[in-house]
Amino acid sequence: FVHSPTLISSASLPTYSTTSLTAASTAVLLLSSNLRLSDNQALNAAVELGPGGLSILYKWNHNPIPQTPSQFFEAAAIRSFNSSLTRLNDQELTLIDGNDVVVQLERIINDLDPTNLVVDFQDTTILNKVQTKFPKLKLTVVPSSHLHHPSTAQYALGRSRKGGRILRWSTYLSGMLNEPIAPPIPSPQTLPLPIKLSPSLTWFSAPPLSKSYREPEWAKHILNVFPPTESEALLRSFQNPAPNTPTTNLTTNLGNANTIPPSSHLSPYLRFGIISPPLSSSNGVRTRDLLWRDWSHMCHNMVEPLKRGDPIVAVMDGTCVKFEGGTGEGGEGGIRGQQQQLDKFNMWVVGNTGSPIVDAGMRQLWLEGWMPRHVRLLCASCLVEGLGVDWRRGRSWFEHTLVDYDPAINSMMWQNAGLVGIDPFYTKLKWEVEQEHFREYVQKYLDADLKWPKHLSDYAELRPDPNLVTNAQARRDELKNRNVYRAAKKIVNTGVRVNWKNGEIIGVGNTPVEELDFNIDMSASDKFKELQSKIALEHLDERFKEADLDGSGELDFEELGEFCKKQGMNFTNREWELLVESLDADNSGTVSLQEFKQWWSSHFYG
Ligand SMILES: Cc1cc2nc3c(=O)[nH]c(=O)nc-3n(C[C@H](O)[C@H](O)[C@H](O)COP(=O)(O)OP(=O)(O)OC[C@H]3O[C@@H](n4cnc5c(N)ncnc54)[C@H](O)[C@@H]3O)c2cc1C
Repeated sequence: FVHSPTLISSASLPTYSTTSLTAASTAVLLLSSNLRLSDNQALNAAVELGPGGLSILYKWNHNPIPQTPSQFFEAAAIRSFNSSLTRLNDQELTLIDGNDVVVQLERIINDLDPTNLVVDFQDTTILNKVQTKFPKLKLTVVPSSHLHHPSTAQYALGRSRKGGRILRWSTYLSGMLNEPIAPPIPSPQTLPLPIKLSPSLTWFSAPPLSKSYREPEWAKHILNVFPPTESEALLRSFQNPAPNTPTTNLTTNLGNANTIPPSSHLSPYLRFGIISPPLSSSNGVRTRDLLWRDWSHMCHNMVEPLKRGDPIVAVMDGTCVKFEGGTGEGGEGGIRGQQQQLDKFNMWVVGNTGSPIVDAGMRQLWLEGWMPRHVRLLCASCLVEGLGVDWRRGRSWFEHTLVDYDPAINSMMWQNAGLVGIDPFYTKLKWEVEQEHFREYVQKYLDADLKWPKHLSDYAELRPDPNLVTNAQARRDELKNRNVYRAAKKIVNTGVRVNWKNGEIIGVGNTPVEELDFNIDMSASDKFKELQSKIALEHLDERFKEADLDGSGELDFEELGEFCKKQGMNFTNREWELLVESLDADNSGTVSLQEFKQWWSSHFYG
């Protein structure tokens, strides 16, 4: 099922009407992003709907004092946008606490009694509550953060014959690439007069706007690299070195895996709406990259597991992150296992893994709050595939350090890296080798002088694990043998089937979740564990003798079958194949006592 382009185009316009306006109509505009004057549909709608007066609010979602690069960037962008507004008819932004929007909006609406409320986000919980409380207030929703109006996206999704919809990046991309992009609209030349809030609502002079507020030195450095102004964003979009050329291979995100592809460096600007996606696109930024943004946001908003931060295909979770084995003290879940994970993770964080490109990328992240996409992919892949660390740790670190941190994009990309996401295809990424084209980049960041917090500085002094790089291929082979890549490829090819009402995952392609064939290996490993649990290690010699019915000293497969039956175990054909494969390690056609004992002490994933 492919969408009808005409259907999409008509839906992509913001819907509000100015027919019932009088000169006295006033408006409150609540922004959650879109910190810009040009091509700002929400701002333009509010200007039209509030000729009698306008008040502009911004939803600040954090503690009063910013903590992370993206929060500092957002705060600086707020100040810069505020100065632009002040130049236009003395308008000013008012910050409201994003954790308490409904209560604060109620106070403001009671205070100002506006005719219209215009918002740039679609949080129905908040909007329904406000509309119920103020039924006469005209509510206008103008989402202005995307390349295409969010309502267009679902037309480009596959519809499953077994019910539900299919989320598949390549289908979405090929549908949306043909979609005409709304032409950017110019900045308003003037704004209606401000309607001022009563001074009793004093919380609103929050620190990001207060005069005494100053960034720490490290944040200043990041803001020098990414000056948060509209003019800087425009300049970057024009100077973008990756012009919007038609893409021949629609689905690959990797380009040439050996080079760092040119990029616009616009992500923090797009994140907080300092430039609009349609304007960036018309200035030459690649449409397919901007569609990745729309796609991540759409999936995040519509699919429950993504919103909760859970893996998309839960059945794969743990298949590629648990290398250490066992839940005993030394295993993954045990105390020593956890410490090992933490040590490996910290070595990755400080750029001390031994892989030059990964280490350079991680150091750039700490210094500038940013990395090129290709290097992000390599770093993520190294953490998950190479170090065997849980993808969630990487996600949290990026949340803490990225200047363009976006919960929807970051979460989706990390789920993909953990091979539990919607587009989990990372097999071309050779993070272990230093590429010729990376040399200059690598040198620049490996030579940079970095200051780490105390709990990390020791890790920066340690010697990296010499085996990480040399074992890279062995790690990959291990995952390959466990069919992890096959399962990931299947998801990429067939897409993920979701129940459209609440976005729960109901299958992969047309296969229901419970019948997924990569499930087999998981259920087999559960059964192997059960079989193991039936015989204590000290009784293995005795049991082997009993199973060896002809006394030959080896078990043939018939004897093995009888033995399993006696233990109350039933295996499907595929599970039996896997059992024999794993027991008969030397492939001789029989199982020796040594193989029998070895099998009982091995660990099965699942
Ligand atoms: C593990 C991981 C985590 C990431 N976390 C974030 C994040 O928190 N915030 C973020 O904006 N990007 C994130 N990305 C996506 C991507 O790496 C950055 O958007 C890109 O590197 C920014 O550089 P640029 O502005 O020069 O992008 P360009 O390559 O010039 O692309 C233009 C714009 O398209 C969008 N875009 C590009 N690639 C993607 C993508 N894969 N997914 C969604 N949007 C995309 C961005 O807004 C970007 O600014 C992540 C990627 C990975 C692998």
